[in-house]
Amino acid sequence: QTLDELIGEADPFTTIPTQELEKLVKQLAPLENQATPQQQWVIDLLKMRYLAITGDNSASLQILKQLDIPSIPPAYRMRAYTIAILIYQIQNKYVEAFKILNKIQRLLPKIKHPTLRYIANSLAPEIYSDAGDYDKALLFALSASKEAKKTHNTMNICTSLDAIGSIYQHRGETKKGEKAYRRMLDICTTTKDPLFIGMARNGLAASLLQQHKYQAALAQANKALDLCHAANYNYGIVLSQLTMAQIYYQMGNNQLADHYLDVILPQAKDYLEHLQDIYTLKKQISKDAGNYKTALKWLEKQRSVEKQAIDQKKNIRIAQLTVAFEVKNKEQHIEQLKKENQLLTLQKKNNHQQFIIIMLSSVSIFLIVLLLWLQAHKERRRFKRMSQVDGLTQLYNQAYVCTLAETIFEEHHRDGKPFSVVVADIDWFKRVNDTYGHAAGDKVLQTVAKVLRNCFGTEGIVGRTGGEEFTAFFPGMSVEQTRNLIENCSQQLKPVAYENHSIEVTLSFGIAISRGEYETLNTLIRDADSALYKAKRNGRNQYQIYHMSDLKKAAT
Ligand SMILES: Nc1nc2c(ncn2[C@@H]2O[C@H](COP(=O)(O)OP(=O)(O)OP(=O)(O)O)[C@@H](O)[C@H]2O)c(=O)[nH]1
Repeated sequence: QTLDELIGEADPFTTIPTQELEKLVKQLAPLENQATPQQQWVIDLLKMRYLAITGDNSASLQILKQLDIPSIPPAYRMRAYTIAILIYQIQNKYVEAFKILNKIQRLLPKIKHPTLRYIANSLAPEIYSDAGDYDKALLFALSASKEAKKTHNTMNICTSLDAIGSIYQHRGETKKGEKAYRRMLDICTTTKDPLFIGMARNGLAASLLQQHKYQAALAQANKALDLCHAANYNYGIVLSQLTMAQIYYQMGNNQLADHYLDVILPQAKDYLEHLQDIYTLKKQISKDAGNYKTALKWLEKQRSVEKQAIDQKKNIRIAQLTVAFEVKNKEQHIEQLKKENQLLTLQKKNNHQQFIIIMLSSVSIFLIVLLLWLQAHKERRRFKRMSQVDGLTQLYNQAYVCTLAETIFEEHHRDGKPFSVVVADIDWFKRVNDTYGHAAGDKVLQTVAKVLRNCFGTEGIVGRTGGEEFTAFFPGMSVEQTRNLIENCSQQLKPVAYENHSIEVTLSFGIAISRGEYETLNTLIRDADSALYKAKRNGRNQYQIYHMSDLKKAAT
């Protein structure tokens, strides 16, 4: 058979019969070096149980060390624990046993395999019974019985009921014990297995004896004896005859009772619990017969066994408490670590929140500052514009337009290029104010400003330089071009509609042009003003060009 076939046949999570197990282990031994890790775990578990059965406990526990690793799947670890705990029980190493039991209970929620779940649950009742903690033992025995039902295996169910019956008996709850054994009997009768039926009848006999139902108890004990003989089950044989001895003693038949005790005495050496009962009964019988010397001998034997049993129970109980204490300490430590961890996470969260708050505040502050800056910037621009522009006409004011013009004039003067200045003045403006009111005058000013901006704005720069006076500067423009521009502008000037009136508006212009001969802009403006004056004198609504010869004429 190949390795795969052999592994396929073996279910390491159930209790494989000893002979089958031995064969399997021997067949697998030469193939072990070809095994995958998963196959190796199966082989290890089979070997572990085989070694335990054959008495090589230390080799078996050596394998436990290889399997007790968190990376190995829970079912494999669990099976290893269930084998190890039995070894520790046999070795009387109860501290180790309780430690393993603790591991089993922690791992149990991860186990799905029904038989393995049953096995894991069935170990606790026995070990707690050993420690004399029958309350805990009963609790686990009841849950083991539930798990046993899920396996649908009669033997598992019977074993679990046997444990329950025995615990009830130890607790003195004989009626409940009887009930458990009767159920056990019902179920195991179908298997026809004499061992199980024998043990069920043994249990039943003991619980009936405790209830003083001697005849019924005797009948069960007799049947149990036959069945245990048939199964070649020594423990059962001793137990049934011990029960019979106890029944006969209770019935007053000391002779028969003594007979049964003598029969089982040589076979009972390994069973401390039975020995104790045998010695007690032997002592009673001797005492009843008035044979006090012999009674004393049995009493001594009884005391010695009792002491052994008490010591054993005490040690086991101490082991149980020690492990419970260690586990609790460990749990508290883990709990404390968890709390510290939580605190750390909380702190981290807090830091994170603080960081976010700081970030948000910084962004908010930045936005507020930005907003304030933008507002201030806008305000500055407004003030700047206010300082540059005339509020009524939206043309440049005198100061600003002259500053601008000055710069341009400087360049043109330097290069000897033409530069013309035009001063425009509304004719008879005072009359407009006087006739139609100041508001009408304002409207006329705005209309004129708009026309001038349209005509002059594209060619040069224009500003309001007096009440009803405007000045335009044209870099690089000839006399002819300036004249054309003014004529075009005059044509665009239409009467201004104000309320029901149509106000006629005309302009007078004075022009002065420099072709490099003017040293300053002011003199050029002054000459343009002179030309304007001339236009006014000549009847208005016209332009006049300033000529140097005019100046000379004026001088003469
Ligand atoms: N409505 C209005 N009138 C203004 C403003 N600034 C100056 N004025 C008026 O403009 C008029 C200028 O009148 P004058 O200097 O006598 O000149 P004019 O009446 O136009 O006569 P000529 O220039 O000789 O044609 C004055 O009555 C000022 O009060 C203004 O901003 N709005």
